[in-house]
Amino acid sequence: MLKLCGFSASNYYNKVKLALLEKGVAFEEELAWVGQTDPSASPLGKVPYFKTDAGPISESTVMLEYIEAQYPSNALLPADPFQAAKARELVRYIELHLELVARNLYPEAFFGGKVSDSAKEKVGQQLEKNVAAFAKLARFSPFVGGDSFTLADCAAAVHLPLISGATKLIYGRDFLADLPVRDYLKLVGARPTVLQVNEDRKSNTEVMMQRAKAAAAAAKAQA
Ligand SMILES: N[C@@H](CCC(=O)N[C@@H](CS)C(=O)NCC(=O)O)C(=O)O
Repeated sequence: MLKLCGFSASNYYNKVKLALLEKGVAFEEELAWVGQTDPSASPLGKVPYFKTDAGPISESTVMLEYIEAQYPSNALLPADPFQAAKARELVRYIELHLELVARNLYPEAFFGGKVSDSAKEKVGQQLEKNVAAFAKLARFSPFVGGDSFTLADCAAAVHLPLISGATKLIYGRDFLADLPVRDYLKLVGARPTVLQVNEDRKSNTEVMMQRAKAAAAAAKAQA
């Protein structure tokens, strides 16, 4: 059976898990923390990755494309090529231009680390510009790309809360506040699939934090 490898606190893992749940694809989860991944399956050591009967696949967006092609039922991309491209465009904007930029803030926002003032300034400027661009593409009517739930919603549901949270914590202001993101997250958050992903995320995040505390204590004891 298809195995989704990684851990449920990861937003990229959850994007793929949400797509699998929405499509009703049978899969197993294999726990793999960062540092404990299979290098033959994920050469960069990132999660998530798949183990399929044909071999492994890494990179979450490629994994989404794989499941759409391999399991066409309950499609998460419109049949019309233009509309499908628009959904993919949103996935790319959310990940490359929002999440990957905001990710520079996570060490301080979520993990007790420090981000330099110059990095915060640079990230802030980049995010302002990218959020304005995203706002031109996103519809929120009611789903992020229009009237149907697509792969873009799998990305939006897991990444947008982190972008809001990180900017609120670092700059004292949610950079997505001018968009109807809260109502949108309420709407998608009521889906049984999103409820499941969020429940698993919360319990796995607790385990991840306990592991980080134990590792810090062990390092201190050794010093
Ligand atoms: N481009 C990758 C990003 C995945 C990613 O950054 N995952 C994080 C966890 S949320 C990770 O594995 N970080 C460890 C690392 O980068 O070494 C994808 O889309 O799958």
